[in-house]
Amino acid sequence: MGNTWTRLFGKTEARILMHGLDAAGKTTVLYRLKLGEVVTTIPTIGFNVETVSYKNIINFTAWDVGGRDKIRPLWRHYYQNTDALVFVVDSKDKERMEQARDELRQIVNEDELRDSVLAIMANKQDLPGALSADEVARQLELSSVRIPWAIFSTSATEGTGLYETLDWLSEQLRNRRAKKALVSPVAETIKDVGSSVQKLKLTDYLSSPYKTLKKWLITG
Ligand SMILES: Nc1nc2c(ncn2[C@@H]2O[C@H](COP(=O)(O)OP(=O)(O)OP(=O)(O)O)[C@@H](O)[C@H]2O)c(=O)[nH]1
Ligand SMILES: [Mg+2]
Repeated sequence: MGNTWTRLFGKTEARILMHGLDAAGKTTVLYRLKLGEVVTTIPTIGFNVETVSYKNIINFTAWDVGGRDKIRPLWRHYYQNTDALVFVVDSKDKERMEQARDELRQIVNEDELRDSVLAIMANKQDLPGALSADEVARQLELSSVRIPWAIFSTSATEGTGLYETLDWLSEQLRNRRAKKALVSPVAETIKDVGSSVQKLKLTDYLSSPYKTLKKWLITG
C-alpha cells in the first residue's frame, strides 16, 4: 500500500508541532523516534527540530518546543502551516493535569490550528501509578475538542505506543491530502462550468442587436 500511495501521490510531507508541559517527555519522544534510543535530556529552551521518515510514505518534520512557563507564550509563533499537533502529557503528574488541560484548550482554540489534527500521548505509562489514557482523556476534557483527535498510551523510554501514534497521524494526513487532491479538480470543473454559463449569457447579449436588426428589416 505504501508503495502504491507513493507512486500515486508522492511522499507526504507533514509539519508536526509537539507541545505539552515541561518534563512531559517531548524531547525524549522526538529522539526515540529519530534515533531509536533514549537520550539524556535537559529542559528545552527554544526548540528541537528533526525530520522523521516513516514507512517510506511520510516525512514528519517535528518541532519540539520547550514547555517551561516562561517560554509557553512563544508557542504560537510555531503554529503556522502545522498539519498535526502532538500533545505530550506526563500521566504520572496528576497535580498538573488541570494545567495541561488549560494549555491544550488554549492551543486547540487557536485559529491557525483549526485545520490540524491532534494526537495526545499519555506518556510515562511505564511508571507505577500513571493514569490510564482513558483517565487522561477525561481529565483533559478531550470530549469537548473540536478538531479530530486520538489519545495513545505511550512510554518514550520503553518505546511503546509511539508508532501507533505515527500510524494514526499518517492515516489522517494521507486521507486529507487524498481528499484535497480529489476535491480540487471538481472545484476547477465547477469554475469552468460557471464561466461557460457566463460566456453563454454574454453571447446572448451580444447577439441581441442582430436579432433586433433582423426583426426591423423583416417587419420594415
Ligand atoms: N519513566 C519515564 N520517563 C520519561 C518518559 N519520557 C520522558 N521521561 C523522562 O522525563 C524527563 C523529562 O523528559 P524530556 O523529554 O526532557 O521532557 P520535555 O517535555 O522535553 O521537557 P521540556 O523540554 O522542559 O519541555 C526526562 O528525565 C526523561 O528521561 C517515559 O515515557 N517514562
Ligand atoms: Mg524538551
